[in-house]
Amino acid sequence: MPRKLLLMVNPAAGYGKGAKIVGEVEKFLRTNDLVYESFFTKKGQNAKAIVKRRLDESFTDLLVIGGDGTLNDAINGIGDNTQVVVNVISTGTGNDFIKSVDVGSNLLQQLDTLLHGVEKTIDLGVCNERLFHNGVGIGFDGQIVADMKQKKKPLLLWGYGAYLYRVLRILSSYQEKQLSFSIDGKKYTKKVLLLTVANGTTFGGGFVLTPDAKVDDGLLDVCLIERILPWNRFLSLSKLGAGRHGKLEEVSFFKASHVSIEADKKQWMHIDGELLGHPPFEININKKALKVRVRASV
Ligand SMILES: Nc1ncnc2c1ncn2[C@@H]1O[C@H](COP(=O)(O)OP(=O)(O)OP(=O)(O)O)[C@@H](O)[C@H]1O
Repeated sequence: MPRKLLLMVNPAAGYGKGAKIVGEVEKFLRTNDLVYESFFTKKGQNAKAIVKRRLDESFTDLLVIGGDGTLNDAINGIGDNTQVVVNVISTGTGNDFIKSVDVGSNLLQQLDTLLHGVEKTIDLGVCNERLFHNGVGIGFDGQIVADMKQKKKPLLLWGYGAYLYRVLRILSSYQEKQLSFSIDGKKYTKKVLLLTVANGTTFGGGFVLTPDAKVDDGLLDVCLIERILPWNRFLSLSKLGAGRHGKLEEVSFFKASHVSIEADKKQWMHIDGELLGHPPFEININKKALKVRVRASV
């Protein structure tokens, strides 16, 4: 069956990068005789529902131009349409997905993958019935995402700079909150700085929170960070960036199939960098749930 692509474009991803490159991508598709239909996402619109409606059986591929939030809408729209292959042109701010799945790191490589890549089947996480490709997080990182969605970005800062500004500002004042959770049935109640349940390795564009995560191992990777005194947090941050935080006594890692989270106070959860809401949460792994086109050398 010849390939036919549904092209999903978030023009606003990466502060407008999506809109800038879509012409070049469409030209590439035409030059290579790839048949496609395209649509642009809109702010506040249910992009998942549009993917679900438009992705009929005539399409072999979904090509996502956007960041992790757009990709999250895409995989949720695909649902159990397991035949479709997802291709990614990463134009987001953080682009955490491409840190765990080798689709190429720049436009040229990603276009080459689109043409010459091979299919790889990966797991997806599922949290309260919403799928995720990278991870969910509660505590400090949930608060950062809530802050980004709810407050204006600082003047003269954009992209990763605006994100880092928030990390540093919230890091100095964030108070650990009591969290009750269970990991594969074992119950814990702790004061938590951060609890991340992941399929991929990297969050916020560069924080390797779950360095041992593999998107095709059939397991969730959990990173738990307990109380760290504010003046020690900044020292710990550099270790987080490099994925070396496992040596800190406040940090624990788990591999699991099921995590449930309750909270004593209202806390924000993010899912692939988008706000999901407040607990309770039930998190599971859907093994071999999504086909992705990756670089042929992988
Ligand atoms: N046309 C649009 N204009 C403004 N916002 C949009 C538009 N289409 C979608 N969005 C919003 O964009 C967000 C998703 O952006 P996405 O995550 O893909 O990019 P990013 O935030 O720049 O990157 P990343 O998540 O990788 O850091 C969603 O909140 C969605 O509602």
